[in-house]
Amino acid sequence: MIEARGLTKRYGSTVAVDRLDFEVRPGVVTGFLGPNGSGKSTTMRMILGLDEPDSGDALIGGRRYRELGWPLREVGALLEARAFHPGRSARSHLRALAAGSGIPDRRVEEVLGAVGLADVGRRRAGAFSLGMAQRLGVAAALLGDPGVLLFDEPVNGLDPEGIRWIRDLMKALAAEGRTVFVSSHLISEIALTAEHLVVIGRGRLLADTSVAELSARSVSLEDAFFALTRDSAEYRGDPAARGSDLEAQGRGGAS
Ligand SMILES: Nc1ncnc2c1ncn2[C@@H]1O[C@H](COP(=O)(O)OP(=O)(O)OP(=O)(O)O)[C@@H](O)[C@H]1O
Repeated sequence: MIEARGLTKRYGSTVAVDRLDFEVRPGVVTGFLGPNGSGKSTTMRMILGLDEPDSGDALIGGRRYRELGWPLREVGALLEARAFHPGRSARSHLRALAAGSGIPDRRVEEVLGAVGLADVGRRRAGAFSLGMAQRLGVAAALLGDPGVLLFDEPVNGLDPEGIRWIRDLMKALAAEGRTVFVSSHLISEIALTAEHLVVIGRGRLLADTSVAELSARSVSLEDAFFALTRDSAEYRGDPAARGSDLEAQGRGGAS
């Protein structure tokens, strides 16, 4: 389980995360939604001990990340593709991570197989396509067989096959009883992947509910999301303002 308790982070005068309280439970995929700049990445970074909260706590199984004895065995994360040394092979990248966590080399072969990279394990990871790099990131997340997994925008840049693969993988991991927390901008994708949702806007909790319940609030999950985040989006175009100057000038006489 993941818990945020009064979790708060400021950058100068910006309150990136504002007294967040939520729990992410095992057994289902929980989606983490919010407009750009709403604090999703900052929240995930605090859960993973990469950022310090100004106040409050982010807990994994009741403990802060830095209190975990063998972090990789308790929590795996896919934060950004290409988080590896480009000159290293996929296998040596994973072996270095494994060695630092007391994980045997045979586990490296298992995860390479699980993500479909067994045949290219000797290739330089820097030459990998984005889809292959994402798979290597997933392999690293799975290395310690952790009970808690975080994915930050995992389908970014993936082709349809890669998207389906990662969606099925997250569901399978949750079905095994793991806690799976995934951020996304893609509401249609989250609708296919997650059962539960945590929605934030401007660092604040807007909803902690099931996909079914939020969808039922409007004609679609997307509409319900827009209604919920109406006052939270930093950048949202005004359709009424589009092209008004051109119209005023008669579109240069084209019509
Ligand atoms: N290192 C930093 N220094 C200063 N401000 C930051 C830093 N990291 C994040 N912020 C600010 O904190 C707020 C939350 O950013 P964050 O990246 O967590 O949002 P997000 O929901 O992940 O956004 P996106 O969907 O665009 O990835 C934003 O206003 C952002 O500009």
